[in-house]
Amino acid sequence: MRNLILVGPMGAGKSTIGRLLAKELRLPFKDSDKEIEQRTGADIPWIFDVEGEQGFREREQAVICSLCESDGLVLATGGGAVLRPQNREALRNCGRVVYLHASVEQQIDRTARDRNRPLLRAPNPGQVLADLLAIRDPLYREIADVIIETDERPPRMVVQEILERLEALTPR
Ligand SMILES: Nc1ncnc2c1ncn2[C@@H]1O[C@H](COP(=O)(O)OP(=O)(O)O)[C@@H](O)[C@H]1O
Ligand SMILES: O=C(O)C1=C[C@@H](OP(=O)(O)O)[C@@H](O)[C@H](O)C1
Ligand SMILES: [Mg+2]
Repeated sequence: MRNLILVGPMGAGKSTIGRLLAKELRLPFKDSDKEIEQRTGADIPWIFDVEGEQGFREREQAVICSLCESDGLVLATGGGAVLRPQNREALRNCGRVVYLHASVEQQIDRTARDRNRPLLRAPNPGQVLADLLAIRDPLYREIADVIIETDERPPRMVVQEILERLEALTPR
């Protein structure tokens, strides 16, 4: 398959694991959030503040559709990239999709120190993460070729499991 795509919630480790996986496979790595920031010339909190979540989702769709035209990439997406059906179709059709799963507790731990996720600026970020996961988990599953548990597993171990599970897949 053409590309390797990581989906899953905030704090699942998509950006971290994607970079390691690309290194291991000697493939170029792209992070859709970084790509959005580069193309906009502004960071994600600025985009949410000035253009709202809808403005961010428009930019995200444009970036996903354009990155899906590439071949041979490891692509880390943002946690909400699966919300739009057009994105799900583009991601599904452009490579193998890996759903990095994390419990809400681990997501809280891994995102607590980082102020770059505007959706978690709420008074109770744990509740936000739980509500988002309830909506998005079926969408991640809908397009996933493999689902990988990341709770209590160091990044290197997650990378190894992805490689093994992808190896075991039959071509589609
Ligand atoms: N498997 C893991 N175990 C422990 N910490 C992790 C793991 N994966 C990611 N992290 C840490 O969690 C934080 C969020 O990871 P990140 O890759 O930005 O997640 P995402 O892109 O899915 O939101 C980072 O500080 C990262 O170092
Ligand atoms: O879940 C979301 O809607 C978002 C996740 C973020 O990416 P990560 O999943 O890499 O944190 C980023 O795209 C933006 O803050 C919105
Ligand atoms: Mg990320």
